[in-house]
Amino acid sequence: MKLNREGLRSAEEWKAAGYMLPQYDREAIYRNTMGNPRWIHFGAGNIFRAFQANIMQRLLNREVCDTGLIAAEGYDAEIIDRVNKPCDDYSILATLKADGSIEKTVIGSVLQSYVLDPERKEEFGQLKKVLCNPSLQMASFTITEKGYNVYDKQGELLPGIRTDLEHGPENPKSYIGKVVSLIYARFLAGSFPLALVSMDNCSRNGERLSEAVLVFGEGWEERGLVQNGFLDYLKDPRKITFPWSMIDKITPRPDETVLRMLKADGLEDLDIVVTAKHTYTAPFVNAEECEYLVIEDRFPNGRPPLEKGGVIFTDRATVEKVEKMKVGACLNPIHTALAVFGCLLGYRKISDEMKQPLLKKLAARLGYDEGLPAAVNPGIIEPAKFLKEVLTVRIPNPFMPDTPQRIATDTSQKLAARFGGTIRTYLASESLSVSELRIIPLVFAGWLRYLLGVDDGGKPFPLSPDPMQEELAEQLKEIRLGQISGAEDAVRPILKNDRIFGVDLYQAGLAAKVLDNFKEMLHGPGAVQACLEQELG
Ligand SMILES: NC(=O)C1=CN([C@@H]2O[C@H](COP(=O)(O)OP(=O)(O)OC[C@H]3O[C@@H](n4cnc5c(N)ncnc54)[C@H](O)[C@@H]3O)[C@@H](O)[C@H]2O)C=CC1
Ligand SMILES: O=P(O)(O)OC[C@H]1O[C@](O)(CO)[C@@H](O)[C@@H]1O
Repeated sequence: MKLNREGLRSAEEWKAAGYMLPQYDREAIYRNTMGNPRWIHFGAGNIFRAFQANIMQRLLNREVCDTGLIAAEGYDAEIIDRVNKPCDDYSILATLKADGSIEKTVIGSVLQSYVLDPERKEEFGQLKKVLCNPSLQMASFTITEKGYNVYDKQGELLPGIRTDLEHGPENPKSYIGKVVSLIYARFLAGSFPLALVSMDNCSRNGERLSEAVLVFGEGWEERGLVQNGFLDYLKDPRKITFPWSMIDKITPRPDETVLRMLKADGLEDLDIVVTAKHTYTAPFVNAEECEYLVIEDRFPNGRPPLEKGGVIFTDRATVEKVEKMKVGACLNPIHTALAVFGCLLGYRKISDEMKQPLLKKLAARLGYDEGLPAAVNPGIIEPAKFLKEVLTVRIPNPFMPDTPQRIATDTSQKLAARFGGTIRTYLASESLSVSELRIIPLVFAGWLRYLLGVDDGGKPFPLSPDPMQEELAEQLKEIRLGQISGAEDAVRPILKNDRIFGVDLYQAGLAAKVLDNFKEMLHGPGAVQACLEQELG
Protein backbone atom coordinates (compact mmCIF):
# COMPACT_ATOMS: atom_id res chain seq x y z
CA MET A 1 0.00 0.00 0.00
CA LYS A 2 1.45 3.31 -1.04
CA LEU A 3 0.09 6.69 -0.02
CA ASN A 4 -0.33 8.41 -3.37
CA ARG A 5 -2.85 8.68 -6.20
CA GLU A 6 -1.75 5.41 -7.74
CA GLY A 7 -1.61 3.49 -4.46
CA LEU A 8 -5.08 4.62 -3.44
CA ARG A 9 -6.61 3.07 -6.55
CA SER A 10 -6.74 -0.21 -4.60
CA ALA A 11 -9.38 1.27 -2.30
CA GLU A 12 -10.58 -2.14 -1.08
CA GLU A 13 -7.17 -2.98 0.34
CA TRP A 14 -7.11 0.30 2.30
CA LYS A 15 -10.64 -0.17 3.57
CA ALA A 16 -9.86 -3.73 4.63
CA ALA A 17 -6.94 -2.39 6.65
CA GLY A 18 -9.35 -0.04 8.46
CA TYR A 19 -8.69 3.27 6.71
CA MET A 20 -11.44 5.79 6.02
CA LEU A 21 -10.97 7.17 2.53
CA PRO A 22 -12.04 10.46 0.94
CA GLN A 23 -15.65 10.07 -0.17
CA TYR A 24 -15.48 12.62 -2.97
CA ASP A 25 -14.26 12.73 -6.53
CA ARG A 26 -10.82 14.20 -5.84
CA GLU A 27 -10.13 15.00 -9.50
CA ALA A 28 -13.31 17.08 -9.72
CA ILE A 29 -12.56 18.80 -6.40
CA TYR A 30 -9.05 19.51 -7.67
CA ARG A 31 -10.43 21.26 -10.76
CA ASN A 32 -12.91 23.28 -8.69
CA THR A 33 -10.24 24.25 -6.18
CA MET A 34 -7.73 25.42 -8.76
CA GLY A 35 -10.44 27.24 -10.73
CA ASN A 36 -12.19 28.86 -7.77
CA PRO A 37 -9.98 28.61 -4.70
CA ARG A 38 -11.60 29.70 -1.44
CA TRP A 39 -9.06 28.75 1.24
CA ILE A 40 -5.26 28.81 1.21
CA HIS A 41 -3.25 27.87 4.30
CA PHE A 42 0.30 29.00 5.07
CA GLY A 43 2.37 26.60 7.20
CA ALA A 44 2.08 22.96 6.16
CA GLY A 45 2.99 21.62 9.63
CA ASN A 46 1.48 18.90 11.78
CA ILE A 47 -1.44 20.86 13.21
CA PHE A 48 -2.55 21.78 9.68
CA ARG A 49 -2.60 18.12 8.63
CA ALA A 50 -4.45 17.10 11.79
CA PHE A 51 -6.95 19.91 12.12
CA GLN A 52 -7.68 22.29 9.24
CA ALA A 53 -7.26 19.62 6.56
CA ASN A 54 -9.52 17.25 8.47
CA ILE A 55 -12.27 19.86 8.86
CA MET A 56 -12.20 20.36 5.10
CA GLN A 57 -12.21 16.61 4.48
CA ARG A 58 -15.40 16.26 6.54
CA LEU A 59 -17.07 19.09 4.61
CA LEU A 60 -16.08 17.57 1.27
CA ASN A 61 -17.33 14.13 2.35
CA ARG A 62 -20.71 15.63 3.20
CA GLU A 63 -20.78 17.71 0.00
CA VAL A 64 -21.07 20.87 2.08
CA CYS A 65 -18.11 22.26 0.11
CA ASP A 66 -16.97 21.58 -3.42
CA THR A 67 -13.51 23.13 -3.17
CA GLY A 68 -10.69 22.05 -0.87
CA LEU A 69 -7.45 23.47 0.48
CA ILE A 70 -4.27 24.79 -1.06
CA ALA A 71 -1.17 24.70 1.18
CA ALA A 72 1.82 27.04 1.04
CA GLU A 73 5.03 26.47 2.97
CA GLY A 74 7.31 29.48 3.28
CA TYR A 75 9.86 28.36 5.87
CA ASP A 76 10.83 24.76 5.30
CA ALA A 77 10.70 23.61 1.67
CA GLU A 78 11.59 20.05 2.69
CA ILE A 79 8.07 19.58 4.05
CA ILE A 80 6.65 19.97 0.56
CA ASP A 81 9.49 18.38 -1.40
CA ARG A 82 10.01 15.33 0.81
CA VAL A 83 6.54 14.74 2.22
CA ASN A 84 3.69 16.42 0.36
CA LYS A 85 4.79 15.91 -3.22
CA PRO A 86 5.79 12.21 -3.08
CA CYS A 87 2.33 11.53 -1.60
CA ASP A 88 0.42 13.67 -4.12
CA ASP A 89 -0.61 15.82 -1.13
CA TYR A 90 -2.43 12.98 0.61
CA SER A 91 -1.70 12.38 4.27
CA ILE A 92 -2.87 10.03 7.00
CA LEU A 93 -4.44 11.23 10.22
CA ALA A 94 -4.17 8.80 13.15
CA THR A 95 -6.65 9.96 15.76
CA LEU A 96 -5.56 8.53 19.11
CA LYS A 97 -8.71 8.27 21.16
CA ALA A 98 -8.74 8.14 24.93
CA ASP A 99 -10.34 4.66 24.87
CA GLY A 100 -7.30 3.28 23.03
CA SER A 101 -8.96 2.98 19.65
CA ILE A 102 -7.27 4.57 16.67
CA GLU A 103 -9.14 6.09 13.79
CA LYS A 104 -7.13 6.07 10.57
CA THR A 105 -8.18 8.55 7.90
CA VAL A 106 -6.65 9.21 4.51
CA ILE A 107 -6.92 12.96 4.08
CA GLY A 108 -7.29 14.14 0.50
CA SER A 109 -8.62 17.64 1.10
CA VAL A 110 -5.29 19.34 0.36
CA LEU A 111 -5.37 19.49 -3.41
CA GLN A 112 -2.18 21.36 -4.13
CA SER A 113 0.87 22.51 -2.18
CA TYR A 114 3.54 25.04 -3.03
CA VAL A 115 6.81 26.25 -1.63
CA LEU A 116 6.45 29.97 -1.01
CA ASP A 117 9.72 31.32 -2.37
CA PRO A 118 10.05 33.95 -5.13
CA GLU A 119 13.15 32.12 -6.31
CA ARG A 120 11.02 29.11 -7.19
CA LYS A 121 9.45 31.17 -9.95
CA GLU A 122 6.97 28.67 -11.35
CA GLU A 123 5.45 27.95 -7.93
CA PHE A 124 5.50 31.61 -6.90
CA GLY A 125 3.65 32.43 -10.13
CA GLN A 126 1.05 29.77 -9.32
CA LEU A 127 0.64 31.19 -5.84
CA LYS A 128 0.12 34.67 -7.26
CA LYS A 129 -2.57 33.23 -9.50
CA VAL A 130 -4.34 31.76 -6.49
CA LEU A 131 -4.10 35.06 -4.59
CA CYS A 132 -5.35 37.05 -7.59
CA ASN A 133 -8.49 34.95 -7.92
CA PRO A 134 -11.55 36.94 -6.75
CA SER A 135 -13.04 33.70 -5.38
CA LEU A 136 -10.41 33.44 -2.61
CA GLN A 137 -12.01 34.08 0.79
CA MET A 138 -9.43 33.24 3.43
CA ALA A 139 -5.74 32.75 3.96
CA SER A 140 -4.95 31.09 7.26
CA PHE A 141 -1.64 30.64 9.07
CA THR A 142 0.08 28.24 11.48
CA ILE A 143 3.66 29.46 11.24
CA THR A 144 4.52 29.45 14.99
CA GLU A 145 4.55 32.55 17.17
CA LYS A 146 8.03 33.59 16.06
CA GLY A 147 6.88 33.58 12.41
CA TYR A 148 5.21 36.98 13.01
CA ASN A 149 8.26 38.69 14.49
CA VAL A 150 9.35 41.83 12.68
CA TYR A 151 11.13 43.59 15.57
CA ASP A 152 13.94 42.42 17.87
CA LYS A 153 13.90 42.69 21.69
CA GLN A 154 15.08 46.30 21.51
CA GLY A 155 12.19 47.21 19.21
CA GLU A 156 14.42 47.53 16.13
CA LEU A 157 13.41 46.02 12.80
CA LEU A 158 15.01 42.60 12.27
CA PRO A 159 17.77 42.81 9.63
CA GLY A 160 15.95 40.52 7.18
CA ILE A 161 12.77 42.59 7.45
CA ARG A 162 14.71 45.84 6.92
CA THR A 163 16.30 44.44 3.75
CA ASP A 164 12.92 43.31 2.42
CA LEU A 165 11.44 46.75 3.11
CA GLU A 166 14.22 48.37 1.14
CA HIS A 167 13.89 46.05 -1.84
CA GLY A 168 10.12 45.97 -2.34
CA PRO A 169 7.66 43.22 -3.21
CA GLU A 170 9.58 41.59 -6.07
CA ASN A 171 11.87 39.23 -4.19
CA PRO A 172 11.31 39.30 -0.43
CA LYS A 173 13.02 36.69 1.75
CA SER A 174 11.13 37.00 5.04
CA TYR A 175 7.96 35.00 5.57
CA ILE A 176 5.59 37.91 6.06
CA GLY A 177 7.32 39.83 3.24
CA LYS A 178 6.54 36.97 0.87
CA VAL A 179 2.93 36.84 2.03
CA VAL A 180 2.47 40.60 1.61
CA SER A 181 4.02 40.39 -1.84
CA LEU A 182 1.23 37.95 -2.79
CA ILE A 183 -1.40 40.23 -1.27
CA TYR A 184 0.03 43.08 -3.31
CA ALA A 185 -0.59 41.01 -6.43
CA ARG A 186 -4.22 40.65 -5.30
CA PHE A 187 -4.46 44.42 -4.82
CA LEU A 188 -3.14 45.01 -8.34
CA ALA A 189 -5.51 42.41 -9.77
CA GLY A 190 -8.58 44.30 -8.50
CA SER A 191 -8.39 45.04 -4.77
CA PHE A 192 -10.42 41.93 -4.01
CA PRO A 193 -11.34 41.36 -0.36
CA LEU A 194 -9.72 38.66 1.79
CA ALA A 195 -9.55 37.51 5.43
CA LEU A 196 -6.07 36.77 6.81
CA VAL A 197 -6.57 34.44 9.76
CA SER A 198 -3.75 33.61 12.13
CA MET A 199 -4.43 30.25 13.77
CA ASP A 200 -1.30 30.23 15.84
CA ASN A 201 -1.35 29.54 19.52
CA CYS A 202 -0.66 33.04 20.78
CA SER A 203 -2.69 35.76 22.42
CA ARG A 204 -4.30 38.31 20.09
CA ASN A 205 -2.97 36.40 17.10
CA GLY A 206 -4.93 38.50 14.58
CA GLU A 207 -3.31 41.63 15.93
CA ARG A 208 0.15 40.05 15.65
CA LEU A 209 -0.47 39.22 11.99
CA SER A 210 -1.97 42.59 11.13
CA GLU A 211 0.93 44.48 12.75
CA ALA A 212 3.46 42.46 10.77
CA VAL A 213 1.58 42.89 7.49
CA LEU A 214 1.18 46.64 8.00
CA VAL A 215 4.92 47.08 8.59
CA PHE A 216 5.34 45.97 4.99
CA GLY A 217 2.42 47.99 3.66
CA GLU A 218 3.78 51.15 5.28
CA GLY A 219 7.44 50.43 4.53
CA TRP A 220 6.88 49.76 0.84
CA GLU A 221 4.41 52.57 0.29
CA GLU A 222 6.55 55.25 1.94
CA ARG A 223 9.49 54.19 -0.23
CA GLY A 224 7.32 54.35 -3.34
CA LEU A 225 7.87 50.64 -3.98
CA VAL A 226 4.16 49.87 -4.34
CA GLN A 227 1.31 51.74 -5.98
CA ASN A 228 -0.49 54.29 -3.86
CA GLY A 229 -3.57 52.88 -2.25
CA PHE A 230 -2.00 49.59 -1.18
CA LEU A 231 -1.76 50.64 2.45
CA ASP A 232 -5.37 51.89 2.43
CA TYR A 233 -6.39 48.54 0.97
CA LEU A 234 -4.64 46.67 3.80
CA LYS A 235 -6.24 48.93 6.41
CA ASP A 236 -9.77 48.89 4.98
CA PRO A 237 -11.86 46.30 6.88
CA ARG A 238 -14.18 46.01 3.89
CA LYS A 239 -11.17 44.67 1.98
CA ILE A 240 -8.74 43.00 4.36
CA THR A 241 -9.49 41.65 7.84
CA PHE A 242 -7.39 39.92 10.47
CA PRO A 243 -9.82 37.85 12.52
CA TRP A 244 -8.56 36.60 15.88
CA SER A 245 -8.80 32.92 16.68
CA MET A 246 -8.28 30.33 19.40
CA ILE A 247 -7.06 26.91 18.36
CA ASP A 248 -6.77 23.82 20.52
CA LYS A 249 -5.89 20.28 19.56
CA ILE A 250 -2.92 18.49 21.06
CA THR A 251 -0.85 17.37 18.09
CA PRO A 252 2.49 15.84 19.07
CA ARG A 253 5.26 15.22 16.58
CA PRO A 254 4.86 12.12 14.38
CA ASP A 255 5.53 9.16 16.62
CA GLU A 256 7.56 5.99 15.98
CA THR A 257 4.93 3.70 17.54
CA VAL A 258 2.27 5.06 15.24
CA LEU A 259 4.65 4.70 12.30
CA ARG A 260 5.21 1.02 13.18
CA MET A 261 1.47 0.45 13.37
CA LEU A 262 0.94 1.99 9.93
CA LYS A 263 3.77 -0.09 8.51
CA ALA A 264 2.24 -3.21 10.05
CA ASP A 265 -0.91 -2.40 8.06
CA GLY A 266 1.18 -2.78 4.91
CA LEU A 267 2.06 0.84 4.20
CA GLU A 268 5.26 1.30 2.21
CA ASP A 269 7.62 4.25 1.78
CA LEU A 270 6.46 5.88 4.98
CA ASP A 271 9.00 7.53 7.24
CA ILE A 272 9.41 10.34 9.74
CA VAL A 273 11.48 13.15 8.25
CA VAL A 274 13.55 15.46 10.42
CA THR A 275 14.47 18.35 8.15
CA ALA A 276 17.64 20.42 8.19
CA LYS A 277 15.55 23.11 9.95
CA HIS A 278 14.56 20.57 12.62
CA THR A 279 10.94 20.23 11.59
CA TYR A 280 9.54 16.82 12.53
CA THR A 281 7.22 15.89 9.70
CA ALA A 282 5.80 12.82 7.99
CA PRO A 283 3.06 11.81 5.56
CA PHE A 284 1.08 10.94 8.68
CA VAL A 285 0.16 12.88 11.77
CA ASN A 286 -0.99 11.69 15.20
CA ALA A 287 -3.35 13.78 17.29
CA GLU A 288 -6.02 13.65 19.96
CA GLU A 289 -9.68 13.56 19.03
CA CYS A 290 -10.72 16.64 20.95
CA GLU A 291 -10.50 19.94 19.08
CA TYR A 292 -11.65 23.52 19.39
CA LEU A 293 -11.34 26.27 16.82
CA VAL A 294 -13.01 29.59 17.62
CA ILE A 295 -12.74 32.39 15.04
CA GLU A 296 -13.82 36.01 14.99
CA ASP A 297 -16.42 36.22 12.25
CA ARG A 298 -15.07 38.98 10.00
CA PHE A 299 -14.75 37.71 6.44
CA PRO A 300 -15.15 40.49 3.85
CA ASN A 301 -15.37 38.06 0.92
CA GLY A 302 -17.55 35.47 2.66
CA ARG A 303 -16.14 32.20 3.94
CA PRO A 304 -16.49 28.44 3.65
CA PRO A 305 -19.21 27.16 6.02
CA LEU A 306 -16.68 25.86 8.51
CA GLU A 307 -19.26 25.98 11.31
CA LYS A 308 -20.66 22.83 9.69
CA GLY A 309 -17.30 21.23 10.46
CA GLY A 310 -17.39 22.23 14.13
CA VAL A 311 -15.68 25.64 14.00
CA ILE A 312 -17.27 28.24 16.28
CA PHE A 313 -17.65 31.75 14.84
CA THR A 314 -18.14 34.59 17.26
CA ASP A 315 -17.03 38.13 18.11
CA ARG A 316 -13.50 39.23 19.03
CA ALA A 317 -14.17 39.72 22.74
CA THR A 318 -15.41 36.14 23.02
CA VAL A 319 -12.41 34.76 21.13
CA GLU A 320 -10.16 36.57 23.56
CA LYS A 321 -12.01 35.22 26.58
CA VAL A 322 -11.83 31.65 25.28
CA GLU A 323 -8.14 32.05 24.56
CA LYS A 324 -7.45 33.37 28.05
CA MET A 325 -9.52 30.61 29.61
CA LYS A 326 -7.54 27.94 27.75
CA VAL A 327 -4.04 29.44 27.72
CA GLY A 328 -4.21 31.24 31.06
CA ALA A 329 -6.13 28.85 33.26
CA CYS A 330 -7.50 25.52 32.13
CA LEU A 331 -4.96 23.87 29.80
CA ASN A 332 -1.58 25.41 29.17
CA PRO A 333 -0.58 26.24 32.79
CA ILE A 334 -1.20 22.58 33.66
CA HIS A 335 0.82 21.47 30.64
CA THR A 336 3.71 23.71 31.70
CA ALA A 337 3.59 22.43 35.30
CA LEU A 338 3.71 18.83 34.08
CA ALA A 339 6.46 19.68 31.59
CA VAL A 340 8.76 21.16 34.23
CA PHE A 341 8.24 18.46 36.87
CA GLY A 342 8.15 15.75 34.19
CA CYS A 343 11.65 16.70 33.02
CA LEU A 344 12.90 16.81 36.64
CA LEU A 345 11.38 13.48 37.58
CA GLY A 346 12.47 11.65 34.43
CA TYR A 347 9.14 11.23 32.62
CA ARG A 348 9.00 10.76 28.84
CA LYS A 349 5.22 10.96 28.47
CA ILE A 350 2.84 13.58 29.79
CA SER A 351 0.12 10.97 30.28
CA ASP A 352 2.38 8.86 32.56
CA GLU A 353 2.68 11.81 34.91
CA MET A 354 -1.07 11.76 35.44
CA LYS A 355 -0.70 8.24 36.86
CA GLN A 356 1.48 9.61 39.67
CA PRO A 357 -0.90 10.71 42.47
CA LEU A 358 1.15 13.74 43.49
CA LEU A 359 1.45 15.13 39.97
CA LYS A 360 -2.20 14.40 39.30
CA LYS A 361 -3.05 16.38 42.42
CA LEU A 362 -0.72 19.17 41.31
CA ALA A 363 -2.56 19.41 37.97
CA ALA A 364 -6.00 19.33 39.59
CA ARG A 365 -5.19 21.91 42.25
CA LEU A 366 -3.57 24.22 39.72
CA GLY A 367 -6.67 24.01 37.54
CA TYR A 368 -9.52 23.92 40.05
CA ASP A 369 -8.15 25.82 43.04
CA GLU A 370 -6.05 28.51 41.38
CA GLY A 371 -6.82 28.87 37.66
CA LEU A 372 -10.57 28.40 37.56
CA PRO A 373 -11.52 31.02 40.18
CA ALA A 374 -9.75 33.64 38.05
CA ALA A 375 -11.04 32.45 34.66
CA VAL A 376 -13.72 34.42 32.86
CA ASN A 377 -16.55 32.34 31.44
CA PRO A 378 -16.57 33.08 27.69
CA GLY A 379 -20.15 31.86 27.41
CA ILE A 380 -19.60 29.53 24.47
CA ILE A 381 -17.39 27.03 26.31
CA GLU A 382 -17.93 26.33 30.00
CA PRO A 383 -14.55 26.58 31.81
CA ALA A 384 -15.28 23.93 34.47
CA LYS A 385 -16.39 21.46 31.81
CA PHE A 386 -13.37 22.27 29.64
CA LEU A 387 -11.04 21.81 32.62
CA LYS A 388 -12.62 18.51 33.56
CA GLU A 389 -12.08 17.22 30.04
CA VAL A 390 -8.45 18.38 30.11
CA LEU A 391 -7.79 16.64 33.45
CA THR A 392 -9.74 13.45 32.94
CA VAL A 393 -9.63 12.77 29.20
CA ARG A 394 -7.06 14.77 27.30
CA ILE A 395 -3.87 14.99 29.36
CA PRO A 396 -4.15 11.45 30.83
CA ASN A 397 -4.82 9.89 27.38
CA PRO A 398 -2.23 7.06 27.51
CA PHE A 399 -2.23 6.75 23.76
CA MET A 400 -0.99 10.29 23.15
CA PRO A 401 2.78 10.28 22.63
CA ASP A 402 3.23 13.81 23.97
CA THR A 403 6.34 14.56 25.99
CA PRO A 404 7.23 16.93 28.85
CA GLN A 405 10.33 17.80 26.83
CA ARG A 406 8.25 19.13 23.86
CA ILE A 407 6.01 21.23 26.09
CA ALA A 408 9.01 22.55 28.09
CA THR A 409 10.28 24.27 24.93
CA ASP A 410 10.35 28.10 25.24
CA THR A 411 8.95 28.08 28.81
CA SER A 412 10.43 31.53 29.52
CA GLN A 413 8.21 32.87 26.75
CA LYS A 414 5.09 31.14 28.00
CA LEU A 415 4.97 31.83 31.76
CA ALA A 416 3.58 35.37 31.50
CA ALA A 417 0.63 34.33 29.32
CA ARG A 418 -0.03 31.16 31.29
CA PHE A 419 0.19 32.46 34.87
CA GLY A 420 0.53 36.26 34.80
CA GLY A 421 -3.16 36.93 34.12
CA THR A 422 -4.24 34.73 37.03
CA ILE A 423 -1.86 36.46 39.43
CA ARG A 424 -3.04 39.89 38.30
CA THR A 425 -6.66 38.84 38.76
CA TYR A 426 -5.92 37.69 42.32
CA LEU A 427 -4.12 40.97 43.01
CA ALA A 428 -7.04 43.03 41.77
CA SER A 429 -9.77 40.95 43.36
CA GLU A 430 -11.61 41.68 46.58
CA SER A 431 -12.60 38.09 47.14
CA LEU A 432 -9.35 36.34 46.12
CA SER A 433 -5.99 36.76 47.80
CA VAL A 434 -2.52 36.09 46.36
CA SER A 435 -1.51 34.54 49.65
CA GLU A 436 -3.87 31.67 48.80
CA LEU A 437 -1.74 30.74 45.78
CA ARG A 438 0.38 27.70 46.66
CA ILE A 439 0.72 25.80 43.40
CA ILE A 440 1.70 28.60 41.04
CA PRO A 441 4.76 29.51 43.19
CA LEU A 442 5.59 25.80 43.40
CA VAL A 443 5.60 25.60 39.58
CA PHE A 444 7.83 28.68 39.31
CA ALA A 445 10.22 27.12 41.83
CA GLY A 446 10.13 23.91 39.80
CA TRP A 447 11.03 25.86 36.67
CA LEU A 448 14.04 27.48 38.41
CA ARG A 449 15.11 24.02 39.60
CA TYR A 450 14.59 22.66 36.04
CA LEU A 451 16.88 25.40 34.68
CA LEU A 452 19.82 23.84 36.53
CA GLY A 453 19.64 21.00 33.98
CA VAL A 454 20.04 18.35 36.70
CA ASP A 455 17.19 15.95 37.42
CA ASP A 456 15.88 14.94 40.83
CA GLY A 457 18.20 11.95 40.84
CA GLY A 458 21.16 14.32 40.44
CA LYS A 459 21.82 13.43 36.80
CA PRO A 460 22.27 16.12 34.10
CA PHE A 461 19.63 16.28 31.37
CA PRO A 462 19.40 18.46 28.24
CA LEU A 463 17.17 21.50 28.60
CA SER A 464 14.58 22.02 25.86
CA PRO A 465 15.35 24.94 23.51
CA ASP A 466 14.49 28.37 24.90
CA PRO A 467 15.52 31.79 23.57
CA MET A 468 16.47 32.93 27.12
CA GLN A 469 18.52 29.83 27.89
CA GLU A 470 21.96 31.47 27.83
CA GLU A 471 20.87 34.51 29.82
CA LEU A 472 19.20 32.37 32.50
CA ALA A 473 22.11 29.92 32.69
CA GLU A 474 24.46 32.83 33.33
CA GLN A 475 22.25 34.09 36.17
CA LEU A 476 22.06 30.65 37.76
CA LYS A 477 25.62 29.51 37.15
CA GLU A 478 26.70 29.59 40.83
CA ILE A 479 23.81 27.45 42.05
CA ARG A 480 24.49 23.76 42.73
CA LEU A 481 22.32 20.96 44.01
CA GLY A 482 22.98 20.63 47.73
CA GLN A 483 24.17 24.19 48.14
CA ILE A 484 21.50 26.63 49.21
CA SER A 485 23.51 29.70 50.17
CA GLY A 486 23.56 32.34 47.45
CA ALA A 487 20.40 30.97 45.79
CA GLU A 488 18.30 33.97 46.72
CA ASP A 489 20.70 36.53 45.27
CA ALA A 490 21.01 34.54 42.05
CA VAL A 491 17.30 34.23 41.37
CA ARG A 492 16.23 37.71 42.54
CA PRO A 493 16.63 39.37 39.09
CA ILE A 494 14.69 36.54 37.48
CA LEU A 495 11.81 36.77 39.95
CA LYS A 496 11.68 40.53 39.49
CA ASN A 497 11.48 40.21 35.69
CA ASP A 498 7.88 41.01 34.74
CA ARG A 499 8.58 40.09 31.12
CA ILE A 500 8.96 36.50 32.27
CA PHE A 501 6.13 36.22 34.80
CA GLY A 502 3.81 38.99 33.68
CA VAL A 503 4.38 40.58 37.14
CA ASP A 504 7.31 41.39 39.42
CA LEU A 505 6.96 38.49 41.86
CA TYR A 506 8.37 40.59 44.72
CA GLN A 507 5.77 43.29 44.20
CA ALA A 508 3.10 40.66 43.83
CA GLY A 509 4.05 39.14 47.18
CA LEU A 510 4.90 35.73 45.73
CA ALA A 511 8.70 35.78 45.67
CA ALA A 512 9.15 34.50 49.24
CA LYS A 513 7.02 31.44 48.59
CA VAL A 514 8.84 30.68 45.33
CA LEU A 515 12.17 30.99 47.10
CA ASP A 516 11.12 28.72 49.97
CA ASN A 517 10.07 26.01 47.54
CA PHE A 518 13.15 26.48 45.39
CA LYS A 519 15.50 26.16 48.36
CA GLU A 520 13.70 23.01 49.49
CA MET A 521 14.20 21.53 46.04
CA LEU A 522 17.92 22.28 46.22
CA HIS A 523 18.64 20.11 49.24
CA GLY A 524 19.95 17.23 47.18
CA PRO A 525 18.74 14.23 45.16
CA GLY A 526 15.09 13.46 45.91
CA ALA A 527 14.37 16.99 47.15
CA VAL A 528 11.94 17.82 44.34
CA GLN A 529 9.82 14.78 45.15
CA ALA A 530 10.05 15.62 48.88
CA CYS A 531 8.93 19.19 48.24
CA LEU A 532 5.97 18.01 46.19
CA GLU A 533 5.01 15.60 48.98
CA GLN A 534 5.23 18.33 51.56
CA GLU A 535 3.15 20.79 49.53
CA LEU A 536 0.60 18.35 48.16
CA GLY A 537 0.78 15.19 50.23
N1 LIG B 1 0.90 21.11 17.60
C1 LIG B 1 -0.10 21.53 18.34
O1 LIG B 1 -0.57 20.82 19.24
C2 LIG B 1 -0.72 22.84 18.09
C3 LIG B 1 -0.11 23.82 17.36
N2 LIG B 1 -0.70 25.05 17.22
C4 LIG B 1 -0.02 26.15 16.53
O2 LIG B 1 0.54 25.77 15.32
C5 LIG B 1 1.91 26.07 15.30
C6 LIG B 1 2.62 25.04 14.47
O3 LIG B 1 2.48 23.79 15.09
P1 LIG B 1 2.75 22.47 14.28
O4 LIG B 1 2.21 22.56 12.91
O5 LIG B 1 2.29 21.35 15.13
O6 LIG B 1 4.34 22.48 14.23
P2 LIG B 1 5.28 21.88 13.10
O7 LIG B 1 6.62 21.87 13.71
O8 LIG B 1 4.72 20.63 12.56
O9 LIG B 1 5.20 22.96 11.95
C7 LIG B 1 5.65 24.26 12.13
C8 LIG B 1 5.21 25.09 10.95
O10 LIG B 1 5.64 26.42 11.18
C9 LIG B 1 6.64 26.76 10.22
N3 LIG B 1 7.69 27.54 10.87
C10 LIG B 1 8.57 27.13 11.81
N4 LIG B 1 9.38 28.14 12.16
C11 LIG B 1 9.00 29.21 11.42
C12 LIG B 1 9.45 30.54 11.33
N5 LIG B 1 10.47 30.99 12.06
N6 LIG B 1 8.81 31.38 10.48
C13 LIG B 1 7.77 30.95 9.74
N7 LIG B 1 7.31 29.68 9.77
C14 LIG B 1 7.91 28.83 10.61
C15 LIG B 1 7.15 25.42 9.68
O11 LIG B 1 7.72 25.56 8.43
C16 LIG B 1 5.84 24.64 9.67
O12 LIG B 1 5.03 24.99 8.59
C17 LIG B 1 2.31 26.11 16.79
O13 LIG B 1 3.41 26.95 16.99
C18 LIG B 1 1.08 26.65 17.42
O14 LIG B 1 1.08 28.06 17.36
C19 LIG B 1 -1.91 25.31 17.76
C20 LIG B 1 -2.59 24.36 18.48
C21 LIG B 1 -2.06 23.04 18.66
O1 LIG C 1 3.23 24.37 25.27
P1 LIG C 1 2.95 24.51 23.83
O2 LIG C 1 4.17 24.28 23.01
O3 LIG C 1 2.19 25.73 23.45
O4 LIG C 1 2.05 23.30 23.51
C1 LIG C 1 0.94 23.10 24.27
C2 LIG C 1 0.07 22.07 23.76
O5 LIG C 1 -1.23 22.44 24.05
C3 LIG C 1 -1.85 23.01 22.97
O6 LIG C 1 -1.98 24.37 23.29
C4 LIG C 1 -3.16 22.32 22.77
O7 LIG C 1 -3.96 23.02 21.90
C5 LIG C 1 -0.92 22.78 21.80
O8 LIG C 1 -0.36 23.93 21.34
C6 LIG C 1 0.15 21.90 22.32
O9 LIG C 1 -0.09 20.56 22.07
